[in-house]
This record gives sequence, structure tokens and C-alpha cells, in this order.
Amino acid sequence: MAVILDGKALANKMQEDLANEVTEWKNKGYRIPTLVVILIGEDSASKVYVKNKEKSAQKIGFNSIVRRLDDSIKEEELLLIIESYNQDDSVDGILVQLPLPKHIDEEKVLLAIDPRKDVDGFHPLNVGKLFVGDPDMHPCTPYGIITLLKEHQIDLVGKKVVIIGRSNIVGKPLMHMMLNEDATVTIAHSKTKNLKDETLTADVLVAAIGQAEFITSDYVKEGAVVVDVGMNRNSEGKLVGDVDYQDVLPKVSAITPVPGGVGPMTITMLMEQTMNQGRKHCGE
Ligand SMILES: Nc1nc(=O)c2c([nH]1)NC[C@@H]1CN(c3ccc(C(=O)N[C@@H](CCC(=O)O)C(=O)O)cc3)C=[N+]21
Repeated sequence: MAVILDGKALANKMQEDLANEVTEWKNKGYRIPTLVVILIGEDSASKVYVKNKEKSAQKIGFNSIVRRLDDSIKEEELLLIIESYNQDDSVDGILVQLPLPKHIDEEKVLLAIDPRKDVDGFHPLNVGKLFVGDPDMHPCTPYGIITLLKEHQIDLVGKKVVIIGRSNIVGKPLMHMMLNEDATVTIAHSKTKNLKDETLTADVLVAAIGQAEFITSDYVKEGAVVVDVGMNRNSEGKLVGDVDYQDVLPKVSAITPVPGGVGPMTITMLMEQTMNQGRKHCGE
């Protein structure tokens, strides 16, 4: 029987621990950790994600600020808003929800966030620190994946990990984190030839493709661990991953469900890094 890697359960447990820490923190008379999430425009998926982040932050007891900005905002104006939060000593974490409207340069925005407040781990300095194996802030989705696998004692040393997807927010940072765990890593993507030949070698297969139920059992080695990063709506409007869950289930040793797998872990790692920064900024 396959082990279900229940991200929701671990997320709940970790968020309870964080809530207890915040209570202790308050009792010591310290300032409550503060997270600012900046949401630009009306993208419906982004709204749901931001709402979930806000709910978690409030449940934990953080000071949660969601700054909603109009689609038409000028890049300079956004940069000034970010700078004001950089300067504000009561703010521990700043996250700008991606994707951004087309007229705004993502690289400029990510560079503008103070790296010490970059709880998303997307600032080039934090990307570079991860690259050289000395990470400070981690991108939350890959960090959540590693945390979930570790919780279930899934050993990565020397294992063959195949990641499908080369994005800056999932595939590439996960590659570095897996290397830091001594795994052997392959990244496949839309131009990869004979994808199945790659995926069938995977002890751990990570799907970050963006196509509903793309990975069927013929892509998966017997006994593999399958991690599903996908978030797609199928024709019935149901949330499904990049993995055909029912089809691969009999073949795998462990698998993350969608919903309730990687998604809740992503949010939890954001909260964890906000707590850590809050602690640092108070000099503890
Ligand atoms: N600057 C930035 N940081 C991010 O971390 C970031 C981002 N931009 N842009 C988009 C992606 C996506 N993302 C998710 C967060 C939570 C769920 C989540 O909570 N998923 C639930 C279900 C949610 C639902 O019901 O739709 C689950 O899997 O159980 C999913 C995806 C964060 N992202």
C-alpha cells in the first residue's frame, strides 16, 4: 500500500507549533511577526492563494497585511511601495504575488525586496546563496516538498530524482535543494526528448508541468515516490494535479495528493520563514 504524503496534516501540525511560538513570543513582550503580501490585479487563482496565506497568517497569530493594488499601477509606484516596507522596521516578510501584470518587470521587483525580508526566497541574492549550497531563505514550494519528504523519512541520498519543469520558482530551486540532500538530479522540460525514458528511471518523480493528469502509470517506475506540484481545474471544475492519481497509485510507494499535498506545505514554509525572520529582526 502506498503511503499518502499528507501535506495538509503536516501543515496543520507545523502551523499549530508556530501559533504556540507566537504566543510565547508575545508573552516575552516581543513584537509580533509581520507579513506583507502584495497582490496586483484580479487574477482569480492568485486571489485564492493570497486568501489562503492570509488565513494561515491570522490563525498563527501573525500580523498579516494584504496590500491589494490595481492592475494599472506603474512599476515605479510599486517599487516605492516595496521600498516603504523595506524601511519599515515592524515588517519582517514581504511577498509580491506572482505572476505580475505584463507591464511590470518581475526581475526589477524581486531585486527591490530587501533580501532579509524576502520570505519567498526569490531575490537573486537568496537564489545565489541556494546555488552555492549556503541557503538563507528558500523558495517555499520546493522547501515544502523537501520538508514533507523528510517528515516521512524518505531518504534522498544517492537517489535518482527526476523533476519535470524548469521554472525559477519550483524546478530550478528544487534541483539545488535536492543536490544539497545528495540526490542525483535530472531536470526534464517541454523540449525533453523521450520523456518516459527519463521518468522511468526516477526513484523520486516530481511533476511541475501545468497539465492536468499528464503523468499516468506508464511514466512511473514500480515503487517510486511521486510528488505532484500541479494545480489544474479539470473539465468538471475540480482541482487536479499533474499526476493521474488513481492510475499511478497502485504502482507507487508514496504520493502527494492534490489538493492537500504540496499546496498547504508551500504556505506553511512561508509562515516558518516569516517566524524565523521575525526572530532575527528582534535580535534573538
Ligand atoms: N510570490 C509568490 N509566492 C508563491 O508562493 C506563489 C506565487 N507567488 N504565485 C503562485 C504560486 C502557487 N502557490 C500556491 C499556494 C498555495 C496553494 C494551496 O493552498 N493549495 C491547496 C488548494 C487551494 C485551492 O483550493 O485552490 C491545496 O493544494 O490543497 C497552492 C499554490 C503559491 N505561489
